[in-house]
Parts: sequence; C-alpha cells; structure tokens
Amino acid sequence: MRSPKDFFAPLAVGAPQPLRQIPVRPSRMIHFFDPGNEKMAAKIPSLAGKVDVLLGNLEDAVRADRKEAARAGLVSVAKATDFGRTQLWTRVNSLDSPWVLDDLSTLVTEVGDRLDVIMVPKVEGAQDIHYVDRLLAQLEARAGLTKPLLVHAILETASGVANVEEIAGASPRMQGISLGPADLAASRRMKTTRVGGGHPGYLVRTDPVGEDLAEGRTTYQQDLWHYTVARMVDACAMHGILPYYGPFGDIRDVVACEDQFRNAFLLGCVGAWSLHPVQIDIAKKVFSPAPEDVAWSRRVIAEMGDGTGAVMIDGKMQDDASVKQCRVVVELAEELAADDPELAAAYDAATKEIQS
Ligand SMILES: CC(C)(COP(=O)(O)OP(=O)(O)OC[C@H]1O[C@@H](n2cnc3c(N)ncnc32)[C@H](O)[C@@H]1OP(=O)(O)O)[C@@H](O)C(=O)NCCC(=O)NCCSC(=O)C[C@](C)(O)C(=O)O
Ligand SMILES: [Mg+2]
Repeated sequence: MRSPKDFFAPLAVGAPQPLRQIPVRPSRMIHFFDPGNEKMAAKIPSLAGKVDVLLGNLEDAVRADRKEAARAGLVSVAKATDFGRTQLWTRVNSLDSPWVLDDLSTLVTEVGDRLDVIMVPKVEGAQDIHYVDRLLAQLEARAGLTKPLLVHAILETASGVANVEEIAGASPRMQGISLGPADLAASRRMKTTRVGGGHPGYLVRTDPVGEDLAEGRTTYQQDLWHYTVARMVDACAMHGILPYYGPFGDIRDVVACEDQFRNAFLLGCVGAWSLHPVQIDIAKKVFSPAPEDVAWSRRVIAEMGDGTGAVMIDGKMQDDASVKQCRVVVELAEELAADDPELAAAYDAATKEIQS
C-alpha cells in the first residue's frame, strides 16, 4: 500500500506522472468487439467517432486458440483507425491466465499511445491493481509514453465485491469499475444461467387475500443486481472514479436491456457495455439525461439563486440538497452536449419550452 505522500509518484523511473483526476470524456457505451474477428474488426472504422468507447476484447468470448489473433488484430486496428472523439480501451486476459503478460507488454509497447484504458477482469482485491500498476509503469517507461494508461476493474468475483472499496482506491490509475454479472453469479454460486438482467424466480408476492393461498396474489420481479451496483457506485463515488453496469446478454430483448441500463443510470452509473451494435443507441439514450430533466434542473438552479434556502416550484419543495441533484444532471448534460450538437439542441429546446 502506498503512503498518502507518495500516492501520486510514478512507479517506475521514466514513467509518466499519474493523473489526479479522471479526464471528463463521455463513456455511455463501452462497445465490445473481438479484434481477431475480421467481420467485426471491419466495422470499427465506421463506429469510430459514433460511439464513446471502443473496446478490443481479448478475454472471455475469444476462444483460447484465437487469443494471439485477437491481440495482433487489436494492434492493427489501433494503428490503422482514426478514432476521432472515441476512446480506445482493451480488456486483457485475467491475471491468472497465460496470456495477460503478453497482452500488456505487446499493447503498451506497440500501441500504448493509442490506448486510453485497460480493463482488468476478475479483480479480487487491491493486490491485483498494485501488480498491474507497477507493470504498466515499467512498460510505459520502456515505451517512452507521456500519458499514463488508466485501469478499469471488473467486479466479478465474490472477493472483488467484498474488497470493492480498496480496489476503487488502489491506484491513481483507477478510472472506473464495471459489474460483471456472469462471472460474479458463478463465483457466488448463484443459480442463474444468464449474462445480466433479472430472473423470473427472484420475486416478492403480495399477502394472501383469503383462504386460497394461490388466488389473487400479484408477484413482482426483483432486481438481482441492486445490492452490487449500489455498493459499486458508493465505492466509486468515494474515490472519484466512474461506475458502469456491464453486459446484458439477451441481445434480442432490447426492452429489458433498456430497463437494466436505466436502473443503473438512476443509481449513479455513467454507462454500460454494448455487445452488439443494436445496444449502442440504447446506452446512448439511457445514459444521456432526458431533455425534460435537464430543463427542470436548469429551472431549479435558476430559481434557487445562491443555492441555499427553500422555495416552492410547481408545488414541490426545493432546497440545498435538491439543487445539488439538479447540478449533477446539468453538469453531465453539459459535458455530453459539448461533444454532441444534437443533444445540445434538444436540451436547449426543452429549456426554452419550460421557460415559456
Ligand atoms: C453476441 C454475438 C456473438 C452475436 O453475433 P452474431 O454475428 O450472431 O450477430 P448478428 O446480429 O448476426 O450480427 C450482425 C452483424 O453485426 C456484426 N457484429 C456483431 N456484434 C458486433 C460487435 N460487437 N461489434 C461490431 N460488429 C458486430 C456481425 O459481425 C454481423 O456483421 P455482418 O452483417 O457483416 O455479417 C456478437 O455480437 C458478439 O460476439 N459480441 C461480443 C460478445 C462479447 O464481447 N462478449 C464478452 C463480453 S460479456 C462478458 O465477458 C461477461 C462478463 C462481464 O465478463 C461477466 O459478466 O462475467
Ligand atoms: Mg467475466
């Protein structure tokens, strides 16, 4: 564990200075692709500039005999593509695999200046981040990089959840954390067989109305991921890094995907993964504040003046705490709108409408 005094010192001679704040860049969707799959890789130039993050996946979903092709494919894509405003991330293989050392050394050495974030799967505790942190510093120094690579952890083991606060604060490289519901379910010995989303058996039932226990009792499906997402959000907020919902595996069910993403958004997440092109626009819609919420928030901020005291707006009490929530919405909206003229116009139109 580093002492507070040297927390921001580089971990290798010649490595770049760690950042004190996570750069503000949209990351509503982290779009996964297999760089060794020629059909998918061919789609990357047309997605660059349109999605917030493109992530070359080297871990699960890439067959063992395709690991090297995926790594080489990512080097080619990284060199050949003009990413514009889009960030390039990668998910390397897990730290207990035979591939991760070559993943990190090849990528940092050959395309470290093109990469923004390295996603590390199956993180169990701060020790995993410390290992990657030092190794990245050595590789950055060797490659002569001037910008530090950031690290994103996937929360997908029971031990990772138990240690999520120390993971979030383990290094100034920590950019964020995503929920990995499939591996996490297996690690916890949950009895689900899905990649994210709910389960019809996880429910609550209204009380019996008469003698017949089976009649007239409504059931409500519950969210299997609420505890984990909420805990991850708190850990991230405490350490000034960003929380994300992970994957939603039922590609066909765009309705439930939108619901799952929105639950995460409302709880504090800034984005989710898209596994298929059809999920890109869902994430964009859900993780951009709605124009009417932005307009309302701007109105509350304007009417609250210096932000103290209490006022009534349309029958609702507003005070120091509600104006802070409105500032969260407006700050996010303005960060996203700075990069997206269509969104900026939608926010301005809704604000004009509420004023008239
Ligand atoms: C689901 C699959 C198999 C359906 O693939 P498909 O080919 O059957 O789908 P399609 O609808 O037929 O595809 C239409 C077109 O889109 C292309 N396409 C399809 N997907 C993409 C994509 N992502 N990016 C760019 N292009 C894509 C595809 O190649 C095809 O191109 P074509 O029209 O030229 O024939 C496919 O979409 C896929 O492999 N997606 C990525 C899967 C992945 O990365 N999984 C790992 C993340 S989830 C995870 O690891 C869990 C976690 C966190 O670790 C834990 O919870 O534990
Ligand atoms: Mg996983």
